Amino acid sequence: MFPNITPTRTEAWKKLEKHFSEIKQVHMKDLFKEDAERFNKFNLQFEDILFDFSKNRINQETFDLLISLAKETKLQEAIDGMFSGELINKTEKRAVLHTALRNRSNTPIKVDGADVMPDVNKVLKQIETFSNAIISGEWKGYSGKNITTIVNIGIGGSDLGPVMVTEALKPYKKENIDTYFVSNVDATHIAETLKKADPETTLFMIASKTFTTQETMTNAHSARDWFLEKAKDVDHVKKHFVAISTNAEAVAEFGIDTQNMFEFWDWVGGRYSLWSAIGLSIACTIGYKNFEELLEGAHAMDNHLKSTPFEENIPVILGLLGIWYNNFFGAQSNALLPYDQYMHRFAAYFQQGDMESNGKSVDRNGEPVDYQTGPIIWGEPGTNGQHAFYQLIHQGTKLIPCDFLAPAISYNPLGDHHDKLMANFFAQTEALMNGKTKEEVLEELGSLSEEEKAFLPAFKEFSGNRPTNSFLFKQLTPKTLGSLIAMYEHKIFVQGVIWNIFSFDQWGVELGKQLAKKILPELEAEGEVTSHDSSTNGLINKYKALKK
Ligand SMILES: O=P(O)(O)OC[C@H]1O[C@](O)(CO)[C@@H](O)[C@@H]1O
Repeated sequence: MFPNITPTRTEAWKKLEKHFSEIKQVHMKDLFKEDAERFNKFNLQFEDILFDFSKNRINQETFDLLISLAKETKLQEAIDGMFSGELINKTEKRAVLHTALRNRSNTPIKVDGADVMPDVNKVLKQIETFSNAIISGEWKGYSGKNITTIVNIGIGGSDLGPVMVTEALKPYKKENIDTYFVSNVDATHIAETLKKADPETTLFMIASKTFTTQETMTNAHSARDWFLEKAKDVDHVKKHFVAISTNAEAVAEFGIDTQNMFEFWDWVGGRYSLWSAIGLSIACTIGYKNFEELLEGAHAMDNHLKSTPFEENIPVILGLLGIWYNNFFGAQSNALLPYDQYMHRFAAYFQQGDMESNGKSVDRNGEPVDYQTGPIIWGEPGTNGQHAFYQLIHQGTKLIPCDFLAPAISYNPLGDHHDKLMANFFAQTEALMNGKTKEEVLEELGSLSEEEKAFLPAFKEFSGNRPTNSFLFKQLTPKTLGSLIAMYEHKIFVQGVIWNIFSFDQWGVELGKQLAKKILPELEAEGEVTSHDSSTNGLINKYKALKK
């Protein structure tokens, strides 16, 4: 049975509250001074990834209490439940098995008594055959030319994962294939993309779990119209359109040959789907072998989560540290700061991953929670972020726990760029931890007037004591990226279990969709709209007047 425990009622939570009142004023720099072994105690190595969590506002007691919280909320039972195919997404009566998609050991995983692995392997084989045919040029467009351009049309989980991964793994990109992603229903997105494409050499991947999403279906129809304007014959559609979906009926209705459909299943959540056929654009961009490596990396992290004691379990510790700041220090957000330009969509990807999963305010009994749940996720790659928002992280009134991620080896070993980048990484985490005291500021101000020395320090002081996690890995290979993504996926899971919320549904996105459907005909009809509140009526009517 999946646990259902209110975290705030556990013994560990009560102890953490008491412990928090004792530790909240303690400065990390004193913790480092007191204990020369602090780094050794609070770091873990997973394959090529070093996880340093020593720059957190914790001591051994905090760590032990957080681990007890995970145990008391029966996290291990929850992990076992997810991996074994239990219907843990209760509001949609579904299992949660993105881990099966990358189950490289191929052990049986059952949903409703049937092993899902044969189907998973069948679709992987289909992805392999298809991506090889595209990359090798064996697959031809209607006029006999090779495919050179892929346009993936999808949104949310059917877009963000492939976008993030193809950007992160650009060094592995096949030279003869250019991949674009269209998500927004704003016509600008597709119009600007199609300017770069030629119907004879373009392959569209219509990626939608439901195949009903308004944005995706609108873009798919516009793409089809654009294609047919030149190709003329609808029979050519099958060479230029493939579908990735769980909804075969809607795919056929759209006119895509179901032979060119790549299936996945309702036990794959949209935001956890890049490992499924939704990853087809990834395989066609970087090659199937590299896609497989991505799966390998994720599988290794799955095994780590499943079988590592919590005290050494990276996603568990990461999740617990997040809870420590979110629920005890009152931190509201978590910045993901990759010091790797290729990872520039990493934070955007986990905005959906985390916020759509844990942005919930009722517990598993349907009762409103009286504690904080999912954080706001944000971030940009360093050093761009440094010149934009780090001011607030260093000296603002909000506590923002930050995750720094970086490779030791750059794919672009140009001059001393990488050392400079990394010097900034190390400097930032050090500065956030140590801060700068008034005495240090005064020393720097040596030659200034007494008046300035009295005035300026208040502005130039840094309180420090701002927590960071550091992830330092050898190089951003497909395997390492797979592990990092799975690590954050599991961090989200761990937190959802402890907060006792359902992490795998997303009812909160429905209301806006429903209302947009109702409003659309009103925009197209003649006359004034009066059916809404005065603000919405006013805006709609002004829009109708302006667009005339
Ligand atoms: O793949 P689909 O069905 O088009 O859905 C796209 C996205 O829409 C959502 O349902 C809501 O934004 C996401 O969960 C999902 O990733």
